[in-house]
Order: sequence, then C-alpha cells, then structure tokens
Amino acid sequence: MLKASDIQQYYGGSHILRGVGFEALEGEITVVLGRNGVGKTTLMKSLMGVVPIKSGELSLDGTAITKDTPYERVRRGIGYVPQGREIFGRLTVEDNLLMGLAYKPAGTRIPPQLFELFPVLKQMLHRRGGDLSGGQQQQLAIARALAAGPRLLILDEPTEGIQPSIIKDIGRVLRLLADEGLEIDGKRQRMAVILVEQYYDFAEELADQYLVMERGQIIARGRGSEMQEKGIRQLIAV
Ligand SMILES: Nc1ncnc2c1ncn2[C@@H]1O[C@H](COP(=O)(O)OP(=O)(O)OP(=O)(O)O)[C@@H](O)[C@H]1O
Repeated sequence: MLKASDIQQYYGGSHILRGVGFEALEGEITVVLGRNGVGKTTLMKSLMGVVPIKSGELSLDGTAITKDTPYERVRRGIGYVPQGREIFGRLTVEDNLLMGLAYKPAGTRIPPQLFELFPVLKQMLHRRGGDLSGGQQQQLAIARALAAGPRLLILDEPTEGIQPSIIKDIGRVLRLLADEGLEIDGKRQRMAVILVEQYYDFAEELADQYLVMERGQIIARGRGSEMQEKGIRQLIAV
C-alpha cells in the first residue's frame, strides 16, 4: 500500500529523519513507537506532504506521491488524524465531518457507518466541535479523516489525554478498519493503518507490524506478535 524509502528530512540545519524506510500493508496496523522528539510526528507530516521531504521516495500502490501536495495525497486515498486532533471548534460536528468531504462532489453523503462506529457523533451532530470532550473530539477527528473513504489512515497519538473507555472504542474501530474497512456506497476495502503511539499496551494490542524510532532512524522492527519477546516495552521506556 504505502512504501517509504530512504526518507531524509531537515528542519533548517537539523537532520531529523535519517534514511527511514518501511512498508505499510493493506489489512495491517503498523505501529510507530519511540520516545519524545525522535521524529515520529515529522515522519507522519512527511508522509502527508505537510512538510516536503528533502530526499527519498514515497509511493502509494506503486504510484509515486513524493511530489504530491497534501491535498493530492488526500485525493489519492490517505486520511490523516494529526496530533492534537485539530478539529474546528467553532463548527458543528456535522460541518467538521463535511470538511472531510470537501474535495468530493457536492451532495456526497457522510458514510452512515461512521455513526455506528462513533454513535456519540450522531447524538452531538449539531453541537459545536469545541463543546465536545477531548475523547469525543478525537473520535470526530478520526471520523473526519474517514469521511472520504481513505485506503490508508494515518493517526498521530490518538490516545493522548483520552479516557480509557474511549481508548478502547478507538482501538476496536482501528482493528475493524484494518480487518474489514469502512462501507461506502455498498463497497468495502480493508485499510492500511499507520499509528504513532506512546501508550505501549495499546500499541502492542493493535500492532500487526511495529517500527521503533530513535534519533530519526528505525532501530527495530518486526511483527506485532513478537513485541513482548523482543523486549520492545523496555526499549522505548524512558
Ligand atoms: N517545526 C520545527 N522546527 C524545528 N524543529 C522541529 C520542528 N518540529 C519538530 N522539531 C524537532 O524535530 C525533532 C523531532 O520532532 P517530532 O515532533 O517529529 O518528534 P516526535 O517523535 O513526534 O515527538 P513527540 O512524541 O514529542 O511528538 C525534535 O527534536 C523537535 O524538537
């Protein structure tokens, strides 16, 4: 699905990503772990094109997207849930969701399954985004990214500051998206999910594949089922 090869990224003179390469597959959750400041968010912004990469290659289903703008990447089927959610606090829940459909033809409907996955959004449809709790806002940010029916969903620390019951709900939704996909106009396609996560237990539970970053590089990788025996919890412990 998404392939990144030898990604190099700088902020001014600081070399932030140093030759990052990996592949995220359809039907799988790829978890990106690492301590604060190792470059996880920068990598996600680079995948989205929010910060253009200095060198390296990115492709989606074999098509190069390295030079695409963020908008073009969304059109190609990448959904992005940024760190800190970034919902529109003064817009209603419904308008936030419609923002996720901005590039679709006028009249495109919000996929009804989103309200099954996140029932609270239906109850709060006409409330302002800013009136929602942090956990509800996170669900809104995920639903907004899903509204256009992406094939790849990127989430940057969705559990940050969220209560445990909502974390569980989000975990269930991510598993379902990878295993079955979201139904849009009667069709489904399993998704690739890339999840940046500091909450180790949540990461281990969901990971099909894991990547551990340190100082802008991937220093460990493997199958999610092997995280325990490989001592990944200890590797990322502060
Ligand atoms: N806009 C920026 N300009 C300059 N340096 C930056 C910028 N954003 C991040 N950095 C630096 O780049 C490095 C990587 O930051 P990044 O946010 O990607 O790490 P992270 O692993 O996502 O950390 P966290 O878990 O705290 O979000 C850090 O040293 C950070 O201080």
